[in-house]
Parts: sequence; C-alpha cells; structure tokens
Amino acid sequence: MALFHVARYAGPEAAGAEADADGRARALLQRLQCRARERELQRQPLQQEPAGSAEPAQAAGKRRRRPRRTRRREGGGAPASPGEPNGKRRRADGEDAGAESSEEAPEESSVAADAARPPEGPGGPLPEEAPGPPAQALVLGDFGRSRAPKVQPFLPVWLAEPSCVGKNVTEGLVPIEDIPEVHPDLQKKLRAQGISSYFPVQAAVIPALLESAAGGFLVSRGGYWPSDLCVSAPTGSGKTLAFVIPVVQALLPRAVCQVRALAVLPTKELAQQVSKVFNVYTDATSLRVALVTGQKSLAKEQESLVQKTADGFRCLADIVVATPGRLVDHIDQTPGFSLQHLRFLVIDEADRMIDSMHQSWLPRVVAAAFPSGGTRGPSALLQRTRPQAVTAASICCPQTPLQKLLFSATLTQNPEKLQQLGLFQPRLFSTGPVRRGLGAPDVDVDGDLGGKYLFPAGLAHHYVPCSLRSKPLVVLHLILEMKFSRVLCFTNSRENAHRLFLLVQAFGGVAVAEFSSRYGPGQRKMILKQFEQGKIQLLVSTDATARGIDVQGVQLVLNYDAPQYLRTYVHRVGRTARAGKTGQAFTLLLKVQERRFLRMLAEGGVPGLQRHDTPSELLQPLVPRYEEALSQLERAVKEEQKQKAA
Ligand SMILES: Nc1ncnc2c1ncn2[C@@H]1O[C@H](COP(=O)(O)OP(=O)(O)OP(=O)(O)O)[C@@H](O)[C@H]1O
Repeated sequence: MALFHVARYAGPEAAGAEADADGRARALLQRLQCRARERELQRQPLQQEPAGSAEPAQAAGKRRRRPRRTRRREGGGAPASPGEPNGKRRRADGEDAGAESSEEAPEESSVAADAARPPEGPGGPLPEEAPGPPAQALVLGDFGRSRAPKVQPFLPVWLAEPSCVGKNVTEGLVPIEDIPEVHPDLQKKLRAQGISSYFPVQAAVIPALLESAAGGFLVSRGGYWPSDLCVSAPTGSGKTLAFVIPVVQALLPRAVCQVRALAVLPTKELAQQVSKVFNVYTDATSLRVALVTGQKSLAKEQESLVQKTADGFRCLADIVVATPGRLVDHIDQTPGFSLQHLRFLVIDEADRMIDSMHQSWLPRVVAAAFPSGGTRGPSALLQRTRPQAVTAASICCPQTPLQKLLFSATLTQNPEKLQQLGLFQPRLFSTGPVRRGLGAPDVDVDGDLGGKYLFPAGLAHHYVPCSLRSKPLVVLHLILEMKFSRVLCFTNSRENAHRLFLLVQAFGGVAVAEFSSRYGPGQRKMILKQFEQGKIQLLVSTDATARGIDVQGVQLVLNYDAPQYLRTYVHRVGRTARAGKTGQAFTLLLKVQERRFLRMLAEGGVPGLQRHDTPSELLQPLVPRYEEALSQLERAVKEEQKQKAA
C-alpha cells in the first residue's frame, strides 16, 4: 500500500528542452486526469443534475480543451500564403542560428506555466489510472485537491539588494567632468562622439569598474579579488559604453601585448558593433582590437591574433571581440592564442549567452585563462590561481584576477542559471524592479510598482487586432499611413520574412529589404548599413536583429508575428526609442493570440499598451494593388520552388 503520493513541483522557470519534456509529460498527465474526471462526471450527473441540464457536458467540454491549449504555439500566419508551414525552427549559419529563431528560451514561459498549473476545480477525483491514496495517508504536493500557493523566489542577497540605477536616460544624466576618474583622453573622445553626459547606468558602472581595476592588472588593494559585475538596464540605455570605457582605460598602461579583455556576444552583427565601439575608443592608443566571428577565414583571423616569431608567438591583440563558437575554434586551433593574461571577460546579452552554455564555451575560456599545467618563463611570476580566500600566502605573489562583466536588458534573476557562470562575489547594478522580499510586490527604483522588465520611457506600445488574411494589408497601411523613414518589422521565421518582403516589394512604393540567414554575413552587413543610411524604409527581419542591434533613427518596430516570449518582445521593441529618443511598437495579433499575448505583456509590466484598430474602410483602397501583388508573390514563390528543385 502506498503511504505517500508525491506530486512534483516544477519551478517557475522551466526552460528549453527540459520545459518541453516537462510540458509534454504534464500535458499527458492532465489529459489522463481530464479523461478520468469526465468519466466521473458522466457517472455523477444523474445523481447531481436535473435531467437535460447542459452544464456538465459544457464543463466537460471546457476541460477537454485545456490540455490542447498547453501545446498550442501561436506562431502567427504566413504573410500571404495561409497554409504554408509557419514558425519552423531553422538553423542559421554559424553563430546566428539561435538568434534567427523567435524561440528564445523562455525565462518564464506562460505556456510552460500553463502546463505546470494544476488542474482547476476543488475536489476533482483522481484519475482511475492512478488510484487515490488511503484516507489516512499523508499526501505531498496534493495539487488535485487544493490550489498550490505561489512559491516566492528566495534570492541571494546580491540579487535581492542590487545597486539601484536610474531607469530613465533623459533624467539623472551625469556630466562627463563629474567623473574625473575617467582618463582625459577618453573624455575627449566621448565629447568628440557628441556625448556630454553619462547615462545613469554608465555613471554607476564606470566608477565601480575603474575602482575594481585600481590595482592595475593585479588583485585589488589588500589582495582582494574584484567582484564580478552584473548589469541589468533597459534596451538603448548605453550599456556598451559602460564596459568599453573602463576596460579601455584599465588596459591603457600597456606593458606588453596580451589578450587582456575578451567580449563575447551571441551574433556576428552584435560582435561587429561592439568591436566598432572599442575601435573608436582605442583609436590613437597602442591597444589593438581583434574581431573573431567567422566572417573571415580562420587563417585570416589567426593572422590578426598572433604572429609567429623566432622564439615562439607574439600576441597581436589586447581586446578580442568574439562569438562563442569561433572563440572555441581559436582556443583549440590557433597556436600561441593565450588567455592566460585575461583580466576582463565581458558577456554581453548575458541571458542569451547563458542559454548557449551547452556549447561549453565558458568552461573552455576559464580553462584557458587558468591553465592547470603551470607556466614557465617570465609569465610564471604572474601565474594565477582561481579565486580563493585571502591569506598571507595568497597575497605574497602578484596575481592577475579575471573579472566577469555581465550585461543585459533582460538579465535572469534565476540564481541557478547565474550559478553556471561561476561568478565571484557578484554585484548587481539594476534599474529594477527590486524584489524587496518574500511576498512583497516588486518595486522599481522610482517607487512604482513594476513588472518583470523595464522599457525605455519614450516607447509607446500598441497592438492591432487583425485576421490572418489582412495582416500584410495592415502592415502596408501602417507604413503608408505613418510615413516613417525607418521601420523594422519582425517575423517568427525566415520564410515569413521572405514572403512578406516579396509581397511588399511587389506592392511597390516602399523601399524594402529582408534580413535573415538567407543572406551571408557580408550581405547582411551591407543591408544593415543601407538601413542605417536611410536607403531602406522597411527592413523585414527575423529575430537575428532583435537583440542589441543599434541602428540610429528606427522610429517604428512592427511585430508582424507576435513574439512568443516576453524577453523576445523586450528586445525587439528595444530597437526603437533608444538613448532617450521616442519610438513606437505595434504588434499584429490574431484573435487566438490576443488573450495570451495581453496577459504576457501585463505580467511583464508593459506600460500604457494601446489598442489600435484598422477598420476595413481604411484597408479597402489598398486591396486592388494588394491582390495584384499577391498573384505576383505566388508566381515568385513557384519560381523559387522550381529553382530549388532543379
Ligand atoms: N552617454 C550617452 N549620451 C548619448 N548617447 C549615448 C550615450 N551612451 C550611449 N549612447 C548611445 O545610445 C545608443 C544605445 O547604446 P547601447 O547600444 O550601448 O545600448 P544598450 O543598453 O547596450 O542596448 P541593448 O540592450 O539594446 O543592447 C547608442 O547609439 C550609443 O551611441
């Protein structure tokens, strides 16, 4: 006889494959429970309900639908070809594969949450397949009988009590001269770039980083290792300069050329963007920046990293900006590429990089930075060991510490995920919301009740209810009506991006281009450049441009396909309203998507979401041209399919 029934508790942040597997298992369990309940109800109605009452049947019907809802994916429709496969995951080339997909591992997926939620209704009988416990048995996690109380996260102190940073980049600016610790040459460069004040996140992080690097390349005063830093601030709030300035300054007194700073980013485009910023601030210094993303051949990249000399190898780069896969290639295959002097490891878009930890790039970097075999020669003097307690012995040898710097607009608050990064006495800088403790509501630094993430103050959020057939028409209407010169439109798959691009092109009157893994890195670079230059009015893109990409003057972000996860929404809409500017975000929603999407945004604390209706009278004038464009699209798609088959 079973004494205990253990109902498993799934944490709120079930993610990735685990969540999928869990979700499937739970959906199966729910289906079994529902079936058992239906059978029970069929037996009961004669006792409880008057004959002919429709309620039990309805109730059973309602319950029957629940498990199906947990599996549904709201991918949105194909632009012009309903019935086409939609939202299919596709591996893009190299590092960008994950970025292309709209399926960012959910930080907290509502679908998973739905699946994890116990079946509703008190006193529901247990399924026949799983006979109930004896009356006197202790039932652990008895979800079937009572609703499980929401588990409050218990956060470590460093996560629960961050250093608060102002969220608004138009307020609380700090004039450059008010942070005199920044090197005069760098101040001059900032001014030359048109920057006269630091944004709040920069004003908080730059002095903290400079202070932790005050001991030069060696451990800080008193032999203490510097804390690793985590920075969570909204999109477009200037996080890049928050690490570029202090890293460049710390490396300026360059005794010998070694890789002392490494920035790892999830996509080639982002890495390129960050290396460009490093180049601006290292210009006219002796510091060299190398970009390793796989855009060039391995041999070409090796030439920028190391040079063979008579007695070994000479390092050519002080700062390396890399994508994780290519970085590991160089650790494995580039003779003389050493990370033994690495002082800063910058992990930008850190939550996304944690998702890519299965590639094991971080353990490889750490192993390369702390070689176990011991070093010979002059550098043996600075041989370092992993962080340890400060003792008289540990401070008698000079040591170069390795400091990890994490940045993201959607930094995870999940200690288990962060633990994978092996952070040393971490310190968090956050624009909130701050979790004040068990049961207390989240409060942001300005005292407002906040949601999960913060958004740029100048961003206006809208949603547009529409049907699958009218989606492309609504896009055309919005673009033609609003007359914005730079619009970024996101789809959930590269097929959708391609078809929408072909359709808008066939419609005419809009300078349109597409951005996805259909194009090679060189072409993608050119497309982004043209978009930045204003030669492209509408860029239809997969999520490859959703994160970090900083294109000046994007006034409108259109979610042609609604994003499935809040994190994806935060990053997509964050391509506009950057650096204190204003911007608009419109999300097209099918009827079936509305409820879930609005709930997701409400939980995420999206401020002032507005409904924007597009009555059919407004769309009507576009219909004749649109239908012509549709037939052109059909022909183009057939032609492409023929070419593919040939
Ligand atoms: N102090 C400043 N004054 C004016 N503009 C700034 C300042 N700091 C950064 N910027 C500009 O703000 C824009 C956004 O900066 P950045 O790309 O670093 O944002 P971010 O916080 O990294 O955004 P995301 O989370 O989307 O990657 C850039 O164009 C940058 O040049």
